[in-house]
Amino acid sequence: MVKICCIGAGYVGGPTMAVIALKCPSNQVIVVDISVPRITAWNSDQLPIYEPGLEDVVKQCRGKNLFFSTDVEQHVAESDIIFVSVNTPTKTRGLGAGKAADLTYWESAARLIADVSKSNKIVVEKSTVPVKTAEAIEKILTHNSKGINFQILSNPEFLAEGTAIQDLLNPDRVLIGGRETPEGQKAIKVLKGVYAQWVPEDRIITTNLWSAELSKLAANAFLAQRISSVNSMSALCEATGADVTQVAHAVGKDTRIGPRFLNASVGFGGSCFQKDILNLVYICECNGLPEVANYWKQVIEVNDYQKNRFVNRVVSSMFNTVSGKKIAILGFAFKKDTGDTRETPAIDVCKGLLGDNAHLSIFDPQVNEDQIQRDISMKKFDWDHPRHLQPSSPTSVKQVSVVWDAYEATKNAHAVCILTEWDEFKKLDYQRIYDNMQKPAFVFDGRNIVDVEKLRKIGFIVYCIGKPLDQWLKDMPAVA
Ligand SMILES: NC(=O)C1=CN([C@@H]2O[C@H](COP(=O)(O)OP(=O)(O)OC[C@H]3O[C@@H](n4cnc5c(N)ncnc54)[C@H](O)[C@@H]3O)[C@@H](O)[C@H]2O)C=CC1
Ligand SMILES: O=C(O)[C@H]1O[C@H](OP(=O)(O)OP(=O)(O)OC[C@H]2O[C@@H](n3ccc(=O)[nH]c3=O)[C@H](O)[C@@H]2O)[C@H](O)[C@@H](O)[C@@H]1O
Repeated sequence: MVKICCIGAGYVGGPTMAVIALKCPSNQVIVVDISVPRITAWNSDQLPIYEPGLEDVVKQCRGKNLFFSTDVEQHVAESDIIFVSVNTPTKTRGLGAGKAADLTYWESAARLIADVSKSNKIVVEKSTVPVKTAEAIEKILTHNSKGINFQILSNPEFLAEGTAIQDLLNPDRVLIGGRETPEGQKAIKVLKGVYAQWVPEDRIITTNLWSAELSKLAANAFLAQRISSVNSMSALCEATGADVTQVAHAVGKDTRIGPRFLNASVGFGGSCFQKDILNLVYICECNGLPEVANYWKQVIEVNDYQKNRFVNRVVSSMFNTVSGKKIAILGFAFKKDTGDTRETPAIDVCKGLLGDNAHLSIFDPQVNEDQIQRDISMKKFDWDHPRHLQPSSPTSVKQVSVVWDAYEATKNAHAVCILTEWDEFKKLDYQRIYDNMQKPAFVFDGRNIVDVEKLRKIGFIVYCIGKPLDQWLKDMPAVA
């Protein structure tokens, strides 16, 4: 029996190990973390993350071949394969601050593995890391190795939040990179054997270490680039009367381009796109490739532009001021079906509106008040550090109230901003919302989910990303 341990019980470590446990009943899988509250939650009925289907999988395996523990040292020492799925946020200070990946958590995990190991181990990079990280990790491990053989593999994760379980059960591909030595190839074979229990062999790709590490950064950069591309078109659509949904549909019909991941939005969020592209930019700069660095930097800049453009549109439409006005924010998570708020565009939009002195009433079905207040009052890049390592008790923002119902949020509001595409926002009684709002009543749909014609008939002034503007908005152009 191969004993598997995963360091880091987060959005990746938890669901990934739960699915491995489900599909490999003869393997013992232990997920360890330094965060006591996180492990306590994994062992309770209230899992620490919201992810459709996750609870079922955990309930099927927990206590049988899936365990969650804070005893990092013991389980690392006893395991054959150690996945490292700790967070790799953007550095907030020192060399490369604001761009480079912070490998503090990774390094401390590697040092711990080196310190406690008494038998040979396969160490798997599950976290997203800069290219060549495996080389640095090898140095840390072998420095203290006492004759123990460590094989490092890169096995980046491609799941998306909100669909993690489906993505894990039926992945487009599993990527495993290793050393091109006989020992490296043997380690690849062992890990391949784990995935082969449910993933068809032709979807398990093996490469050298550096290709695997770089492919992860490249995949996220390509995905984010699609969103910035369609979002840049959305601005041009608004200026010309074209409709971005029609343009994306027509463009995506070309099989070389494809229809998926072309939804214009208020901007992409999430813990990875921005940080991984910044990391890629930094790696390019360090390798003397400024043109390549600038090319990818534009993907982030267009994303920032899109968020600013949305705020400007709100303010300019409402007579150039939102000071003292109540604005309802529907949705705070970075996408639907998750409670994760890391790098959500809602943070920048809310901060932009607060900068113009608005009063915000926020509702998200999966995000609580404490989280929203922390997000709005924290500095950029602090968001992606584990909760227990974030700055303690940031002061709450008085002009922000968090409510547990969309109707409450919109009562007496001057405007509604939809920032997450939760399905329930499509089904709201907009007539009831309109009746209880100040007039003129505005809807700014940052996710293009409302039935625009229906809302206009009710009496709303409606703005959607990249759609033909109604007369009111044409008369009040937004200044970029
Ligand atoms: N969130 C996502 O959808 C995806 C994330 N990734 C990558 O996976 C990695 C992990 O991401 P998340 O799971 O979202 O992060 P997370 O922040 O949810 O989880 C990381 C966990 O590692 C723990 N940790 C940190 N240092 C530790 C140590 N020395 N020993 C034990 N535990 C430690 C933290 O307490 C935390 O619970 C990152 O590199 C990320 O880029 C990759 C694909 C998808
Ligand atoms: O490395 C990672 O962390 C992961 O990053 C993304 O997954 P995730 O961030 O969870 O979610 P996505 O579905 O990619 O959405 C990211 C952001 O883009 C936005 N988006 C997505 C698609 C789209 O067409 N338009 C759009 O604005 C979403 O609303 C969200 O804010 C990738 O999709 C995963 O493959 C990758 O493993």
